Amino acid sequence: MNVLCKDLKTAFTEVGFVYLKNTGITQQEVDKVMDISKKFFLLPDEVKAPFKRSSFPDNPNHGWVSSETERLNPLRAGDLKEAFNTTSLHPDTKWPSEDVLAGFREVQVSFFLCCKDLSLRVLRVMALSLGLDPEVFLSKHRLIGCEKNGSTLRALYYPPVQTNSVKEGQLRCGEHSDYGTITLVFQSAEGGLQVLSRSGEYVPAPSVPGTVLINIADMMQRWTGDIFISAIHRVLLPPAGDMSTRQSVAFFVQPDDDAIITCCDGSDKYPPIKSVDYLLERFNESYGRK
Ligand SMILES: O=C(O)CCC(=O)C(=O)O
Ligand SMILES: [Fe+2]
Repeated sequence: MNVLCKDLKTAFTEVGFVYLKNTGITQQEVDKVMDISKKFFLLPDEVKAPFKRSSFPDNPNHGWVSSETERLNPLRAGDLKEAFNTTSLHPDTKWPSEDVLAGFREVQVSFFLCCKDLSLRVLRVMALSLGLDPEVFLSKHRLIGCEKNGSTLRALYYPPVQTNSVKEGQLRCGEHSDYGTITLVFQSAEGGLQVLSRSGEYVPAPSVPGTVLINIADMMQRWTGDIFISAIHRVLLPPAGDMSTRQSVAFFVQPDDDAIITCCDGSDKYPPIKSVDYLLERFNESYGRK
């Protein structure tokens, strides 16, 4: 087994997170998507409102999520963050006009495609690292960027925190594990992400320029019969009085909607499940059941 396979397997079986370098995604590309995303978030709410998540009937996850709308830990108050989800690349999907924010659509879509390309390469190495057919994961991720696959590029903005208006227990991003197969994460220089280790302590996962942080998500843990682990992570509030902002960009990789996920080790540890059914259940938890 080559060094990449071996190191990836160690990271994903023991920690659940890994920093990858020389991925082909440059820091300039990351900076570009961060810059244009920040310009979007700084627009007035009434300009962002027409692009709200759940106002796109064909794609319920696409669009803008306002602050405190989502609770990644359902036991806490809403997360102090805003997000923009690019889930639909369909030509008819409505975006902010070029007059309002030139290049927004183009930069989000092009970064989505860079992340897709890297994700597919990583899914191949993951299968090889387990001694499996290199296509075992890839064959269920044929439609990333199409309507029948929910993979999402998500730009996140964490506004300055006014300590006196914070609700009890409120965080920038509550404790959670991701839902899909893998997630690619890019953070602005402030860092702030923390990962729960197997020994039960939160460990900082700082921003390392030029790298991509990749983590295992819950469906992949299930798919591998718990060989790869999906670690809980969070983003705390800044210290009182620190008015700095924070940004990140995450690419959430999901299998094709109709893919049936069966334990790849033949263990039957979990029953087969249809990808889209599993994901809808998880989304309902973080947005509150209707
Ligand atoms: O902002 C970050 O660094 C991570 C956000 C995150 O974990 C998520 O949106 O799932
Ligand atoms: Fe996450």
